[in-house]
Amino acid sequence: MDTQPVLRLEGIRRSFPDGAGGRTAAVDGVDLTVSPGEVVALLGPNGAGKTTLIDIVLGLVAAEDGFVEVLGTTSRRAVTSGRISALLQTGGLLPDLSVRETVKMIASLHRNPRDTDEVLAAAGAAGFASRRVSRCSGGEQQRLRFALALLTRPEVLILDEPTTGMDVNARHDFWRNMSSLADEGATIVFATHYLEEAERFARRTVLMDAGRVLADGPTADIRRRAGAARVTVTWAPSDAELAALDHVLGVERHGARIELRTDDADALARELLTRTGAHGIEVASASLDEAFRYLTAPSDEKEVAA
Ligand SMILES: Nc1ncnc2c1ncn2[C@@H]1O[C@H](COP(=O)(O)OP(=O)(O)OP(=O)(O)O)[C@@H](O)[C@H]1O
Repeated sequence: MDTQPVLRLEGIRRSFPDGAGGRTAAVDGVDLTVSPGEVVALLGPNGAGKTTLIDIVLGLVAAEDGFVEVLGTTSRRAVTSGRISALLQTGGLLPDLSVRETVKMIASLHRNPRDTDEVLAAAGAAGFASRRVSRCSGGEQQRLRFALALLTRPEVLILDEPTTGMDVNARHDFWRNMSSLADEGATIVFATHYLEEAERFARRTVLMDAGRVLADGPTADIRRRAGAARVTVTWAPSDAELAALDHVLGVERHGARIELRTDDADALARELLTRTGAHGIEVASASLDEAFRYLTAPSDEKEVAA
């Protein structure tokens, strides 16, 4: 079996002029290795550096520092060979061509393209294949870009916020198609703002903020570290009682009620109800937004503030 990494990035840095005479570090020392068959989410807020990192992988932007290897070679060679393909946020589509004509035209540029109808179906674009690109919604144009990305039977797909502009159904179909590609062994790296997308589709999540990797590991672990739930009880604990609790990531007092952010609501609830005087328990899942804000907050905000 081929165990050579699909992507190997070491110490990648890239900055851009900030418009005020200085420079912004878009990617600020990123190391990342992706193995064949992995599905990896690059999760981060606006400006985290996800697009710049993807552009560096694809050879569209040069790193100022660091080492990049894609499928054992340079980005350029990997892209030209068709073994890696990308679905970017934006990208030139000709407005006057139909969806099918667009796929045919791009297919004619490849040496051994997949069949047009096959990629249209695989991308969920068969239903509007005769529509002119200018009449397609944002989500439909994304599906067309996805069809184009599949033309070379890529082993690796890089997707920059692929579901932007798609409604719930289109998102669902898109990820179903993507999951079947992953099942066939494709390596997939996708950028997203949504912890929920990462959670559903990627076993591994790389959390980025301000050009750096904040966390890299199994998505479930990252989700747990974000605090999966809040447990609220009526209780007036001493500092020592509070400190003795397991699974508490944060504490907020609201009058007689105390709210505990936890990575294991069941265990905490059991402990509170059986070993302390806490009562009137309520358990709520932390929203995804909340979890994300928590993970990307400066670490002093995560201290237990009693
Ligand atoms: N060509 C450019 N010129 C100047 N600044 C840039 C350029 N490209 C990116 N930046 C800056 O680099 C930082 C990282 O941007 P990047 O687009 O990589 O982040 P992102 O995580 O993809 O964000 P988004 O989710 O909004 O797409 C931002 O501060 C952005 O303004």
